[in-house]
Amino acid sequence: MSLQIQMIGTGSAFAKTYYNNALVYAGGFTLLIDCGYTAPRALHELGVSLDEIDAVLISHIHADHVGGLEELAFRYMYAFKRKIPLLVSSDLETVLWEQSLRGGLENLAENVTTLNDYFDVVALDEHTPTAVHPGLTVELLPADHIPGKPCYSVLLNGKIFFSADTRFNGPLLHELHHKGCTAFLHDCQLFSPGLVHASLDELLTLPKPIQQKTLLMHYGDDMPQFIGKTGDMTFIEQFKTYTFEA
Ligand SMILES: O=c1ccn([C@@H]2O[C@H](COP(=O)(O)O)[C@@H](O)[C@H]2O)c(=O)[nH]1
Ligand SMILES: [Zn+2]
Ligand SMILES: [Zn+2]
Repeated sequence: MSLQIQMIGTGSAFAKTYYNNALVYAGGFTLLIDCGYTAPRALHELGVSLDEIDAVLISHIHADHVGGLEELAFRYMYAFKRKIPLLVSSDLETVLWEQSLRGGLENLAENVTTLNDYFDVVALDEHTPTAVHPGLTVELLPADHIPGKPCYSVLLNGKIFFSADTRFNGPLLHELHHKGCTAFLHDCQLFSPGLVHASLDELLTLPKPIQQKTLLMHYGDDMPQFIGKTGDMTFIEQFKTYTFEA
């Protein structure tokens, strides 16, 4: 089985030359991982209509990961007149509505008051592989991003690690490598210290076999200055489709 990943954006939260987030294509099914404030524009540039997406998965509630959900919700409700599945950790479901989306989406006059009014919410438990389509399972792995705020990396088909936003966690990457992970798509802050992200310096401490499987994402506008300085790791390219055995 293979799946394709297309970064609709490879940039960090404040990048201006790159967008954010990713599409996963698996056997005719299209999963959007995160829907930040740049996602609707990036999808438009790619010629991907919002109603071609079969489900959206949310890692955490920073705006570069959820800022496009209001548009997605409104377009599905009023233009497409159906709900899209929203895959989200059970401990993020209430947080996502109460602390992020409710201000723009609540409509008391029409009795639209919950996340479920817009989305088919699929609550995921961490460390629990869940089949979202034949040939595509997702597993949420808790990520160490902002203290006290839930955030999740995603393991696709038990083989492809998509970090979303996380600080460096060497033991986890080693464990996944030994379990047969074939690719690591990892956020990378180019300058140290990484603070709330893995820094390039930290990622460079990984052994060569892991680096060779690592594609760097969520990078700043200064990425071109770092080409050739990433060891055996490669910068993943925005809009390019990559195929992985998974
Ligand atoms: O405690 C914090 C919180 C935020 N930051 C900065 O904000 C951005 C948030 O966007 P991400 O989605 O996490 O990229 C983060 O990159 C930091 O630059 C912080 O440093 N510390
Ligand atoms: Zn981010
Ligand atoms: Zn974040």
